Amino acid sequence: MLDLENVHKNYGKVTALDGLNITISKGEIFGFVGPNGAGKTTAMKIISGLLLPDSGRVKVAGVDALKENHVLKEKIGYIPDFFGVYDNLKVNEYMEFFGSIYGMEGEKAKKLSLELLELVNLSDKAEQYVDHLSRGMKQKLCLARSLLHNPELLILDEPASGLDPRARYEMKEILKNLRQLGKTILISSHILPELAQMCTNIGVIDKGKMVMTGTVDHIFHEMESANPLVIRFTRNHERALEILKENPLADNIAIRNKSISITFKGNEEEEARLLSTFIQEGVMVSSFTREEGSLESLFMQITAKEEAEFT
Ligand SMILES: Nc1ncnc2c1ncn2[C@@H]1O[C@H](COP(=O)(O)OP(=O)(O)OP(=O)(O)O)[C@@H](O)[C@H]1O
Repeated sequence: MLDLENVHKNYGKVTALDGLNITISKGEIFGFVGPNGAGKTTAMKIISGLLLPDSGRVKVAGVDALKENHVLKEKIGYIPDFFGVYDNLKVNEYMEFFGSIYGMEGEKAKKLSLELLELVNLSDKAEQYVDHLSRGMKQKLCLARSLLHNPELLILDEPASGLDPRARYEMKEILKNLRQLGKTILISSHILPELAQMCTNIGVIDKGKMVMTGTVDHIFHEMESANPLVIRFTRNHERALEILKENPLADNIAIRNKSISITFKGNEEEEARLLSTFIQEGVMVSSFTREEGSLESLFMQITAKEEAEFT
């Protein structure tokens, strides 16, 4: 459905995209996550045909985005991270106004507008003024509007930011329904847990490059192994240190009071093997736990790795 290959984009001297690759298959809800300034909005504008890259290949729903830019708007529904001001326009009038831009008039436009408002749970707000809606409701209205021309790919820039947990849950259910209707969805955020609840796949972007992609489970596994493993001992501390220094999966060994903290890149099986080595060697372990996960630790590990590769 979507293929970006080696896409570059500079704004003057600022490099926004630095060889970005993205592949999204039909029916995926792809979470695009990265810190502020990583290049998410730039990439989404290029995919939507709102901005041209300096170089690279962009293919969206079979369309070469660089050669047939004008066709993209039919294939894509873009929901930006801001909502304009619509003085004196009611929700149903707003929908019909945007319908008219796509050439829909009269009863047909009214019927479709109501169906889409129903899909995003806004039917009861049809007569309300747009400017009086809450942020979450405006997000949903924007989503309904972007569906008017029946696009194949939906692009949502930071839709969950500023939503309370209940509104986020509702958004997740709406996206699930849209997926069942055959839509492919690209959704961005700078908060990984926010996206993980909604998505089938995740791509992590940093400094204009994709640094990690995979299913939500894969990303969480990677994230967990980025978190320090903290081992507490009651006896034979020295032997524990020797074992850790010999283990190729252990790194960044730090001694804290009666415990040792390490970066351990192994899976659960390898963790169990490490624990059993301690026991066989007479090291008395009183606790063996992963610290709580955070996106920051994942980024730190990924970027630290990149810097090491460069030096
Ligand atoms: N119109 C512009 N002119 C100059 N620099 C820009 C422009 N738009 C973006 N940039 C720069 O390009 C880089 C990528 O910005 P972009 O908005 O794509 O990131 P982002 O991941 O969407 O960030 P955020 O999460 O803060 O919205 C940043 O360094 C930003 O300052």
